[in-house]
Amino acid sequence: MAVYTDITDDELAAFLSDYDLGQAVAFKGIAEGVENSNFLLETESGRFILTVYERRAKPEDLPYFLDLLTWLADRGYPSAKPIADRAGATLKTIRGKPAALVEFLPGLSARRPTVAHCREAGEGLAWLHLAGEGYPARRANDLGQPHWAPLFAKHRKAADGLKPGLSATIDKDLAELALSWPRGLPTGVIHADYFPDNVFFKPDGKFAAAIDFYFACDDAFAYDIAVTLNAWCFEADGSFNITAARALVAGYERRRPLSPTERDAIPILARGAAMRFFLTRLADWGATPAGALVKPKDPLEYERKLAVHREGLSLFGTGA
Ligand SMILES: Nc1ncnc2c1ncn2[C@@H]1O[C@H](COP(=O)(O)OP(=O)(O)O)[C@@H](O)[C@H]1O
Ligand SMILES: N[C@@H](CCOP(=O)(O)O)C(=O)O
Repeated sequence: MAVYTDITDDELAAFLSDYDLGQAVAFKGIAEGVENSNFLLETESGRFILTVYERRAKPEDLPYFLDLLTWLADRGYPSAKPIADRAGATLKTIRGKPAALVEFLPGLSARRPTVAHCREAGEGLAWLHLAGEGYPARRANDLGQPHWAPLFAKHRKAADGLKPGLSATIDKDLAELALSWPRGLPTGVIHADYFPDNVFFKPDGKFAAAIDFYFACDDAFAYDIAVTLNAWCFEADGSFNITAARALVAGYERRRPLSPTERDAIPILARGAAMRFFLTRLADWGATPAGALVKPKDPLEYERKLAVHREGLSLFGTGA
């Protein structure tokens, strides 16, 4: 359960007094998520999500995220529009922590994504990449390839604790990724955490919305596809579902066709994307604050994905 901060009725009433939303009629913590505390808030004027920013999100990055959400929503992309207070501010504080109110979005995430979900999710991702075009603010990917080796250096022991000898394997992966990391691919605003829990579907299975833009940054669009393939297209037994992956890319290409260079880069980008999530999960393993009922995510799930990519992925077959 990701609720790191308790909020009293008085604190909530004081927070809401800056808005024209009426009084709270319901307020409860949301179990899902790991990074921030999220609350479902119902007031006399509707339903909202109150997010209290806790962990990785740096306070100086919050305007980038909130302005991006506003930008996307203003362009018709189904993401949660931040709610401004009477003075026009979207970034606020509660209990001395940064916080924001955003629209509540209807929809359900897919607990076991099907091939059809993957196609829809792919299309939703391409839509996001197009809707982000022209967003004027910039944010470098602080979890991009140059940051992996320094991050791993702090957690080598933890890796060997999880699996003896793992640190040597990861060192080799990191060296190979540094040598072969693609440069010059088309870039723009990417989501960077487009996992099944961050994508909502309508009852008919169509893409409804994307949430949780708190890793969004400027990076290669194809890297975002690689993150997504890893998150959506592995089976519970650890095998890669090529049919789901092709559907995801086909859905993406309904809106934004990939160049041959982007297609060729996907296998190495997927290996890097697996490394990125292995590393942050490794860093979180054992570092979860006492009292926060949050179950850290398993780093070894991503180490197994990394092992699949080490063997090389043939996504499009020959001549595709
Ligand atoms: N705008 C929204 N509309 C509806 N539900 C939301 C919205 N934002 C977050 N949620 C709910 O809160 C949960 C956690 O949100 P998320 O942004 O993924 O948190 P975290 O950043 O901690 O991972 C989601 O799984 C979803 O159930
Ligand atoms: N998706 C990341 C963790 C971030 O969690 P989220 O709930 O904010 O998506 C992972 O799986 O490691």
